[in-house]
Amino acid sequence: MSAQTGTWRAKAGLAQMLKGGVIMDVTTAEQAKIAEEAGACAVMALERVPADIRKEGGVARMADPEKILEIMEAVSIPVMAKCRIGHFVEAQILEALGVDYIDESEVLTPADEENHIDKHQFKVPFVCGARNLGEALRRIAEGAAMIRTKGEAGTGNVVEAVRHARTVMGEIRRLQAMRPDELYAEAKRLGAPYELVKEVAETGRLPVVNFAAGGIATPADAALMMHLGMDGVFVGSGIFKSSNPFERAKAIVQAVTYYDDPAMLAELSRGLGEAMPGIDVSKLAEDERLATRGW
Ligand SMILES: O=C(CO)[C@H](O)[C@H](O)COP(=O)(O)O
Repeated sequence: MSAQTGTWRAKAGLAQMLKGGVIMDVTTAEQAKIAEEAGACAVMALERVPADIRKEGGVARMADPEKILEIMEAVSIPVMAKCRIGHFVEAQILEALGVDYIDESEVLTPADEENHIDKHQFKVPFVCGARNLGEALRRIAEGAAMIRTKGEAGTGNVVEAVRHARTVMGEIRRLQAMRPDELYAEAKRLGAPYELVKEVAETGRLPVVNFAAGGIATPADAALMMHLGMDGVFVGSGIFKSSNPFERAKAIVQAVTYYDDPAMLAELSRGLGEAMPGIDVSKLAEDERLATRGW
């Protein structure tokens, strides 16, 4: 194993500590404190939550370093921050700020439509989005230490998160059923390195943690994603675009823990106030879909 890969294994090991947790998008120190108090295992600093990026348009970039430092100062849980796909200078700046993880995210406007960041060049672990197994393994080959299924961020609609989770898990099960000599052609079909394909076929899981993201808005949504085999969830717009962010955030954290206890989920889902307004994803134009960014 190369020194580079060894570093990747260490970063992937660190991300395992987030397993079973909820990572919440925040734009201010005040929101970060609410997230921490509600039980988030980490927060994600960004300039606007995805629902606002959708509404307001324009180029979505890395958050202001001033804001990120305020958020880091405000909480003791890990702080993640987003950079644009392929924007390795934004990533260098985030690493220099001392964030705990970087999300190379399709939610921001891509800086490079062909190349993702070579994440092996960084000490800080990266999380990246994926819609299917091939995409997840390409990001891991580039050095991602954590994957999140993309879903369709900012819609409050869990349908794409479900599609992407079922796709990744289904493709893993398919690999497990293959003969070893079939894995070479399958690696070609997936567009992913053979060694990673072989590892997934043997272990029956990704070599990094895989969280669900994009459109999770209720405790029931979060529990559904856990049933589908995800290791935890990211929630952005669903919390701070609802009428009662603290109570909803707390309920979503609990729902991830008690995802297999319907009576508990019924209790957690009561009286949370208005959920964020949702969007019918099937009505979105192709260029309004964030999940198709990256490849
Ligand atoms: O990439 C992300 C993880 O932080 C997104 O911000 C996340 O998918 C949030 O989406 P939504 O606003 O639909 O919850």
